[in-house]
Amino acid sequence: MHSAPARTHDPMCMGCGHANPGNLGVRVWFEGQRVHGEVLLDERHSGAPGYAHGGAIAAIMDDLLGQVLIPLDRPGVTATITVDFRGPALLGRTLSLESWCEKIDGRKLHMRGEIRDGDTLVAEARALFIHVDVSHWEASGQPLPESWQGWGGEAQNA
Ligand SMILES: CCCCCCCC/C=C\CCCCCCCC(=O)SCCNC(=O)CCNC(=O)[C@H](O)C(C)(C)COP(=O)(O)OP(=O)(O)OC[C@H]1O[C@@H](n2cnc3c(N)ncnc32)[C@H](O)[C@@H]1OP(=O)(O)O
Repeated sequence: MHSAPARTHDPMCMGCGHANPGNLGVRVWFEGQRVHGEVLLDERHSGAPGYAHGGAIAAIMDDLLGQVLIPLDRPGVTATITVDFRGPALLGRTLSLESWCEKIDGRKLHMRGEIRDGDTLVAEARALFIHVDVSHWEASGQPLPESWQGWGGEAQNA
């Protein structure tokens, strides 16, 4: 069953932000602590005729693995991400997305994710996210999403 997230991400997110006209079109939904989603790339994301740019796939992965922070209920940032490109990422195909948290070690959140085109594995990724307090983002001076209020106040002790 799909559960509604308590938090939502930045509406201007380059990956999934509905208010960002240049977003990559990432759509996600949650099943327990797992993230599922889809994305449909087009010629704006081209790396070679008919094929997606690897950087677009890597950006989708960062967004996808970061989405796991929502069901984990821990704000965090990417410290490292490794993307293995396993198969062709064709433009004009609805690619399916899945991500999850493999291990939590204090503030270190080890995330995994996969992008598939039907049965074909297109890419897989591993990332280390670090749990931070929402005050991490205050330096920009921009207002934070309302739904982030009170999120992760216990970060430094987690
Ligand atoms: C754009 C922001 C989006 C945020 C969204 C949040 C809400 C989520 C909602 C919806 C999800 C949507 C999806 C979003 C997807 C996009 C996510 C991104 O792209 S985030 C932007 C890129 N990343 C940064 O800007 C980090 C920049 N780096 C830092 O700020 C610091 O380096 C930070 C916070 C990562 C760590 O700094 P320290 O001072 O707090 O902590 P120290 O002590 O250095 O590290 C803690 C532990 O982690 C290890 N660690 C840290 N960095 C490491 C690294 N690069 N490799 C290996 N280990 C590392 C350390 O060795 C330490 O381990 P030991 O506790 O000693 O065992």
